[in-house]
Amino acid sequence: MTIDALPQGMIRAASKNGTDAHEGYMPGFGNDFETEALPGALPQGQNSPQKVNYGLYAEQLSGTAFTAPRGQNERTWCYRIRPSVKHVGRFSKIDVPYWKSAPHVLPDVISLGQYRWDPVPHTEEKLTWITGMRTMTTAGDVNTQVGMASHIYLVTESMRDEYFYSADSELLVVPQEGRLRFATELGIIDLEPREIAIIPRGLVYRVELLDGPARGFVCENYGQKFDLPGRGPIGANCLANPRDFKCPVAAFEDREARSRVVIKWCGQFHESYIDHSPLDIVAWHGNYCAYKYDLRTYSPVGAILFDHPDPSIFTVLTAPSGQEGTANIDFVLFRERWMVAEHSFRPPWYHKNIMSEMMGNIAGIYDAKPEGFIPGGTSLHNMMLPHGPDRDAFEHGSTEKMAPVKQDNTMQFMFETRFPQQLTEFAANEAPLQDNYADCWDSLEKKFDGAPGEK
Ligand SMILES: O=C(O)Cc1cc(O)ccc1O
Ligand SMILES: [Fe+2]
Repeated sequence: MTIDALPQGMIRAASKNGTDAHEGYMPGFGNDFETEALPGALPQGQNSPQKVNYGLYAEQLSGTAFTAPRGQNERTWCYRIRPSVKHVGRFSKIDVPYWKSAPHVLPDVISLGQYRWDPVPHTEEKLTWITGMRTMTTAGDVNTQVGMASHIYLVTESMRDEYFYSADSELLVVPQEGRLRFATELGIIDLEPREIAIIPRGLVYRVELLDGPARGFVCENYGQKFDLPGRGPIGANCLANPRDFKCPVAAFEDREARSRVVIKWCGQFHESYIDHSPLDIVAWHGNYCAYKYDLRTYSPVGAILFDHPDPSIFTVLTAPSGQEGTANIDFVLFRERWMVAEHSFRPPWYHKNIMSEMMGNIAGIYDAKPEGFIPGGTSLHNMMLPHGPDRDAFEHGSTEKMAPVKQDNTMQFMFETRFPQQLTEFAANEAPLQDNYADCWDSLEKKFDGAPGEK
């Protein structure tokens, strides 16, 4: 790709082999990366030289408290054309009516229930990453930095001379249709269905539509950052491997144009106007960054003899809550895999869970719900609400031949949180809610054959 094809004239660090810069990602999870889009822009051996090459300003972006333990401490040193204080002006509040934050409990909306939605339909309306965000559920409290929100985005239009950052949250983006480009302060991420991206709290970016219309899911994490789960006895490999996470190389633009910066802060939206692009970091080093991950590289580990393990076996990323083993959010992936368990009911079991499960279908058929949970659709099984396979899945699972079967062409995910999820007005009244979802268990009949005297 030539520099001309880059968004709005961005200049990006060349990749090491000097070929297509858009191979421009660095592998690894939580690495201490370094990257420069101009030779010699990155100071060596110190963070704050008296004068930075090219007349750049040095600035630190802290993603954790200064004193966070070493294994969790994240920060990035940025060398930029102007310091961030020049990328904001005076703020005014703006209304972004469909993007809600917790706490958002509505007297007329009943969140207690098993819910399922068809895909939110695409629209002719002009919608950007900001105006196209539709909050489905909120949990916890954005102000105390616990909990999350789940959203569906519809994007039909690129942001032009418009930038955004969330001071409230890290965003986990799960595209379902269409391709997006995240032109961020730290580099460019192109994203397509079956990939995910993590955009950290405080990072400024612009979202462009590469191939639309685009629809997808977002988990907005108010709490501690997503991390790789411990693998325990699984050992050093499988599940999500660190090298498959890709962090972009530095890219910047030196562009004077009236620009709007939108900031989400304590659940409210603010705008500010400046006269240049804020994407002006020429070089950076550190471990607080945006990254993407291809879900097709996830190596599932499962039951190879009998029974159905807990879905935590499919955790891609986990965001801790402070209570060990009880996540603020687990991001769980159900992808293609072989089902080989003997003398076992292979689909998910019936259960009640203290955690709240928001699921989305990226592609294909989900084994517990052969009908009705379609790609683009979502379902919510809230805290301690019973759920499980529908009748068809139960009948199939309890009669199928116990031969190895490939669960093929399938990809769903779950945002699982320890906090109850509250429905928004949009989820309850505007999104295509399936009123009859709970009927999918109605025809499960009593099969009990243990009446006294009959055996
Ligand atoms: O409810 C669901 O469909 C998600 C789920 C899947 C599984 O394999 C086990 C438990 C679980 O909650
Ligand atoms: Fe479940």
